[in-house]
Amino acid sequence: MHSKQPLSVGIVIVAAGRGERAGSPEEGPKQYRPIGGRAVIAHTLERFVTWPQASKIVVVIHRDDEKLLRAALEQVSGLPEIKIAFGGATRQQSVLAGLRALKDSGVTHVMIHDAVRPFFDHDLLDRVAAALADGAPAVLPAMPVTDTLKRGNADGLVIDTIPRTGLHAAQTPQSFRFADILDAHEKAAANGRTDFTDDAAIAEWCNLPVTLAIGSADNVKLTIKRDIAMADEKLSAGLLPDVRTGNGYDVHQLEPGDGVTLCGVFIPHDQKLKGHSDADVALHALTDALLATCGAGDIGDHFPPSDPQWKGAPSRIFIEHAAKIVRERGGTIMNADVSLIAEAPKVGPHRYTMRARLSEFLGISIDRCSVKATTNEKIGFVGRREGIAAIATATVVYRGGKA
Ligand SMILES: Nc1ccn([C@@H]2O[C@H](COP(=O)(O)OP(=O)(O)OP(=O)(O)O)[C@@H](O)[C@H]2O)c(=O)n1
Ligand SMILES: C[C@](O)(CO)[C@H](O)COP(=O)(O)O
Repeated sequence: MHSKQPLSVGIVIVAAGRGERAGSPEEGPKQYRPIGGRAVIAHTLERFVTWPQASKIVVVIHRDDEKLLRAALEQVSGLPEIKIAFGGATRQQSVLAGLRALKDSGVTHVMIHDAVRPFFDHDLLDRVAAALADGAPAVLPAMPVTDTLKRGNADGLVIDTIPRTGLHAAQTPQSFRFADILDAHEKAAANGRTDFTDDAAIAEWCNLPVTLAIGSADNVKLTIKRDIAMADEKLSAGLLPDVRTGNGYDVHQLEPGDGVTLCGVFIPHDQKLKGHSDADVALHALTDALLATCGAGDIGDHFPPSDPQWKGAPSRIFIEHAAKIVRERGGTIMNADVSLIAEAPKVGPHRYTMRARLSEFLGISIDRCSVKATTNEKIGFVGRREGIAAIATATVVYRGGKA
């Protein structure tokens, strides 16, 4: 009989995989794809963050995914400090990187979880933690297999029926005494063993007894594209439409010159706009409006005026970057509206071309792009032809809303 042990539980969330079986690489790794309006990993993290027994959390990511993770972290409320480690080519290597990152943290136990299992609940964590507190060195949440199991051959013929009695489908978080599993993983790596598909198997290889805990039917691993679509449908049911509006404002001074660029269109004129880039005041205002729909800061955060690389840069770079950020966060741009406040040159003759350029930069139809202009009735700095101002509004719908 084991006595109850006080636990300090570290969490390792592995998220360094490439999700090849989920296909559609252009949509990015599956752990960052949106389900119910937020990245898969944001749901996973939130469930651990709100579990009172979780102490240190390490997320193991691929080196290419830092930006994706940062964006996902913004979608988690009440986030404590998270440690980030870089994973390896196999899940086993990624877990080891996560365990090493926890080495000096003082945790007594660790739960190792797939980022792509966002549907576990606190009851499951409590069951697993209770088994650890009872003294089990290794605990595996699992579900008894319910389908009949067949072995097939290369010709697609069944060659055997496997009795399912005693068989379980392994889930995560697989949980361990920290020192034991770190040691087991280090030994496996030192012995050149790279073939373990889960951590319980490494514990078994080291002769650690692994205790079964009841898993959860909801705790599925999102593996193929259809799993992600189904998860999205499940979480999106009953959500509010997440329509967000952002605005932006910009002014640039006029000085003698040969023309101005507005909404990406060059208009010959006896003045030019002064600025570090091409000074396209309209695109700058619209860039801010887009960034504002997802709390992504402003144009200066992304393209500091002090940075020489943006000297004379065409402002389409800025707006296309903002549109990419919006899309990466699950947004669909529904409308872009720019008002120019200028005494001259006349905007009217160029309005259609400007709308066409916006449509091209944002990847949306031209009827969703609006350009308007007004003079300032000859008063103020605009009226004195000292500058041109622009106000912009962007409307973006994000997938499934929860305020
Ligand atoms: N080198 C790897 C491989 C996998 N994982 C993580 O392990 C979990 C379970 O793996 P799996 O579903 O197989 O994910 P992928 O390896 O990304 O998928 P695939 O095998 O289809 O490429 C995922 O959270 C995945 O990100 C990891 O951290 N490092
Ligand atoms: C650890 C695991 O989730 C247990 O079912 C699973 O083995 C990981 O998935 P993979 O497809 O083997 O990487």
